[in-house]
Amino acid sequence: MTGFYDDESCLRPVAPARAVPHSGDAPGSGVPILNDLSVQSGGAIPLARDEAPKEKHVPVQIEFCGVTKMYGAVAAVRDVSLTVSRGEFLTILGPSGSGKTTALMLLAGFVAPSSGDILIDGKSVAAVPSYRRDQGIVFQSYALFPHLSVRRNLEFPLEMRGVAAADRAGRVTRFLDRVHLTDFGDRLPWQLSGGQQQRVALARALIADPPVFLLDEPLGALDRHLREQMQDEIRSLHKEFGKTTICVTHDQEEALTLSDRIIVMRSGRIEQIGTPEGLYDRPATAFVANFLGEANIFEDPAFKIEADATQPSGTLAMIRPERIRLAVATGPGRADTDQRQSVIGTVTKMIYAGPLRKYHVSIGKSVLIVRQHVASGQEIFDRGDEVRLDWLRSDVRFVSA
Ligand SMILES: Nc1ncnc2c1ncn2[C@@H]1O[C@H](COP(=O)(O)OP(=O)(O)OP(=O)(O)O)[C@@H](O)[C@H]1O
Repeated sequence: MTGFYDDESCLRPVAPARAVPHSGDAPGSGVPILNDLSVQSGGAIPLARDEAPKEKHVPVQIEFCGVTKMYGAVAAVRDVSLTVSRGEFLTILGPSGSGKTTALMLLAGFVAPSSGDILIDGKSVAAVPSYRRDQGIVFQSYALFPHLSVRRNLEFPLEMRGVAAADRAGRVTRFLDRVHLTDFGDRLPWQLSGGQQQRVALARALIADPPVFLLDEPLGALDRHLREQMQDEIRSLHKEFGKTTICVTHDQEEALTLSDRIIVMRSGRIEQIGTPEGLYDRPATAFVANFLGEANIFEDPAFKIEADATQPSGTLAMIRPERIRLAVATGPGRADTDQRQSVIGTVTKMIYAGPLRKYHVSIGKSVLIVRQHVASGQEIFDRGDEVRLDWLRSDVRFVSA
């Protein structure tokens, strides 16, 4: 198994099957019945489960143990092992074709592993069909029932679980209110905007109180402004309901904003797992560094890179563009020069991008990207200007090629 892990995943012995008490489960049916759907005034919508006192250590809820999915000769997912804690927001990030959706569909039960196993609450779900896995799923296409009103769309998962009509109505009203669609209950999905449809899809996935919430490119169809609004909505729903959430996206910013941890996938494998800050600030490979944002990676630098740490063999030095400062080449040096490396270069390009300016600066045959957030009184440079670049030696990272 390759990759960089910040947890021990399935390399540790698998715990014996742990039955998680679901107070409302219909005996033997595998289909939970909600037992507390009363409408309360104000506050969070009451949840039928997950109300047990918080445990000191957060237990593992989902485990992938050496999971591989082959499509003919193509390994969509290869030997993936990972653990997800209860209540965690985990994002699977990667380029097109890296296996993100397949990993999510394996968890949802829409596809079966070719080898390996998936455990939920310590039990293998190999023999559990998708409709019995009790997961709320939101697809990029929303997948709302086009012939049903918004209200009926929300009622559907409750009806499937045998919730009485009177309880259904109250809960639907509460959820409509929660996603700011109180006045839209009688509309059909096509009579809503994309963002409104997405909110219906989120509410429908949560309304039956599933312990696990799966999001497949949930904001992919929305424009930037709406995407940011919906990121806030998803964050606040996660905070309010505390569901274990697995989200697939190819949008780095979305992953960095929403997640407790991110998995970066590449060619079906996990390249690295970590917290957003950990991955962005300390990528293990050039692939992760580049995928999570812009990076200056020095393959053959025109000058010697100084760093606080010793460069491990086989690695490349890397520095993020926003860590580099620009100043007039002939200007006075900085106060903390003992902690900084400073080089002189020539601006070859300046790109204006609203709140920031991006510069390309050549130093011999090396070209560095520098990103400067616009601030009042800041010096602005243009093509041909000679500039002094400097950065903290402690901001230099080393990544595998
Ligand atoms: N049903 C299938 N039959 C054959 N190959 C498949 C099937 N589903 C996925 N694949 C292949 O498996 C690999 C991973 O696909 P997957 O859809 O999981 O990637 P992804 O990272 O979600 O991509 P995207 O971001 O484009 O949705 C790809 O090479 C894809 O062509």
